[in-house]
Amino acid sequence: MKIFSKEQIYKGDKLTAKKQNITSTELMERAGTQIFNWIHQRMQGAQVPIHVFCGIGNNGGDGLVLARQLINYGYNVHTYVVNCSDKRTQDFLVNYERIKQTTKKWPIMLNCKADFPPIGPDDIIVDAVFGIGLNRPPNEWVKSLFQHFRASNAFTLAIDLPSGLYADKVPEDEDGVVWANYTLSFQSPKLVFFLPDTSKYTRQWEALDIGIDLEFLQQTDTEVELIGKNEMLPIYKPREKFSNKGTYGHGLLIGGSYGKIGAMILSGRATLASGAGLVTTFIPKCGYIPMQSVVPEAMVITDVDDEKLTAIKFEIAPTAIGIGMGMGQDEKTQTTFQKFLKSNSVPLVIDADGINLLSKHKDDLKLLKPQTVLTPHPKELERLLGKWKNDFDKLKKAKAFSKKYKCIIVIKGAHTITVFEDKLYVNSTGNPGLATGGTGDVLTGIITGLICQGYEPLTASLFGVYLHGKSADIAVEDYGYQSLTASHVVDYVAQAFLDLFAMPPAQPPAENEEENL
Ligand SMILES: NC(=O)C1=CN([C@@H]2O[C@H](COP(=O)(O)OP(=O)(O)OC[C@H]3O[C@@H](n4cnc5c(N)ncnc54)[C@H](O)[C@@H]3O)[C@@H](O)[C@H]2O)[C@H](O)CC1
Ligand SMILES: [K+]
Repeated sequence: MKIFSKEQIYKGDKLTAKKQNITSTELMERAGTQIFNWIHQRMQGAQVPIHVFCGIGNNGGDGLVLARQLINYGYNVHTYVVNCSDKRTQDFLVNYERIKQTTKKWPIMLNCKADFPPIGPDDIIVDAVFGIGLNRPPNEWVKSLFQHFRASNAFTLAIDLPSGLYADKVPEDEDGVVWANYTLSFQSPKLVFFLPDTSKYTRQWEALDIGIDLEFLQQTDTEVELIGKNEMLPIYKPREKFSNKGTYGHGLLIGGSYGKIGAMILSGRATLASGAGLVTTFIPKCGYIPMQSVVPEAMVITDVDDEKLTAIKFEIAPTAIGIGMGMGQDEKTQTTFQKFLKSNSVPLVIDADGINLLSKHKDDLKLLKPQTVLTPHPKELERLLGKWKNDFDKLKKAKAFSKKYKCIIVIKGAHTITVFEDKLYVNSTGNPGLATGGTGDVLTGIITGLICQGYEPLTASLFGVYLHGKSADIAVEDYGYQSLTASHVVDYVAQAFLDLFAMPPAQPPAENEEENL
C-alpha cells in the first residue's frame, strides 16, 4: 500500500475533483460520509454523547459533515468549532451553513479563551481540529483543550490525523497533540502512524477510501510503502514439481562464539524453514556437537579455534551468506571478518556483531559490495550512523548511508522499516512478542534463506521481514506475548507461508432483512 506525502495528497484532491468533475465540497462530503459510515456501523444508533470538535480548515469541514449526518440519524451530538485559526476555508464555511440548516443545536464557537465543555469518560470525542494542514504548533489554549480530551479518558477518534501531529515531522511537544484511540485516515495511512516517536498518538488506524482518482494512486511514485500480504503475494516463487535441493540454493551462516552458539542454531533452522535447499554453518569448534545434534539438516564447518572465529574459510559455493550472529568482537574475529569482506562476492546479510565490527572499523565499510543487507536494531544502527535527533532524522541518515554504500538497511523495531536508497518500506506484521533474544538471528536466517533461493536481496529483505513478523503474529495466538520465543518464530514460518494463500474466513450470511422486522 502506498503512503502518500502531504503534498501528494493535496495534489490528488485537486486532480480528483477535476477528473471526476466534482467540487472539493463534494469530496469533503464523501470524506465525512465515510467517517459517518464507520461510526454508524459500530454505534448502531447508541445515544452515547458524541463531542465533535472542528477546526476551521477542511479537517474541521469533515467534522461538520460528520456532525450533520450524525444529527440526521438521531445521534446525541455536541458540535464545537475551535475558532483559533486565522482563515476559514470555503468548504468549512459551506458546511458551517449546512449544519445550521439541519439542527437548532448550532455548533458552539469556542474562542481561545472559552471554558472547555465537560466530557464524560464514556463519551466519544471526534477530533477534527487539524489535519494535514497543521503548519505550526497549536497555541496554549488549543494545547490545553487537547489535554482536556486526554484527561477525560473518553474514546477519541481522530479524523485523518490526530490534531497537533504533523504529517511529515515529529511534534515539538507531546502535550500539543491529541492522543487518539483510533485514527481514520483518508485513502492511505501516514508515515507518522508507524514511527516509534509518533505512532503513540494514532494507536489503531484505518484508511477510508474516498474515491481518489485511481490513475493518480497507481501512477504516483511514493517514497514510502506499507508492506503486507498483498504486496508479498506477487513476489512469492512457487515450487516446481521437478526440482531438487540444489534448485533452492545453499545458504552459509557464519558466526557463533563460546556461549552464543544458540544464535547460529536459530539462524540455521530459520534458513532451512525459509526454504533453502542446503545449509552450512561455519562456527567455532565448541559449536560442533550442539549444531550437529540440534540441526541435523545443517552441515558444519568449524574454525580452527575452539571458542571464536579466527580464520573464515570454506570450500563450498554458497548462493547466499549470513554473517555476524553471536560472532563476538574479538580482534582475531575482526581480522578474519575483514579478510572475508575483501574476498567475498556472494550475496551477503550482515547482522549483530558483524554490524558492530563495521561500526568500530568504519574503513571496512568501503568493502561492502552493492546490495549487501544490513539488519541492525536501533542501537546497532546508532553505532553505525551516529546519533539522530528523531525518527525522521534517523531515516534521512539511513537513506544517505544506503545510497553511499548501495546497501539495504533493515531497521528492526515495532514496524521494521527497510531502507534502500530513497525508498522506505514499512512492514505491517509483527508484535511485542518479538522483543525476546534470538529473534534477530531468526530474521537473518530467513533473509539469507530467501536470497539463496533466488530472491533479490531487497525483495528477500521485505519478504523475510514480512514472514518473520507474520510467524510471530500467528505464534502469539498460541504462546502470548510473554512466552513467545525465537524458536517459536522459526516453528511458525511454515504457517506464515501457508497464510499467504489462506482464503479469508467466509462472511456469515447477511441476516434476511425481513426476519429483523
Ligand atoms: N484527500 C484527502 O485526504 C482529503 C482531505 N480532506 C481534509 O482536509 C484536511 C486538510 O485541510 P486544510 O484546510 O488544508 O488544513 P487543516 O484543516 O488540517 O488545518 C486547518 C487550518 O488551520 C491552520 N493552522 C495550521 N496550523 C495551525 C495551528 N497550529 N494553529 C492554528 N491554525 C493552524 C491552517 O491555516 C489550516 O488551513 C485533511 O486533513 C482532511 O481532513 C478533505 O476534506 C477531503 C479530501
Ligand atoms: K484531526
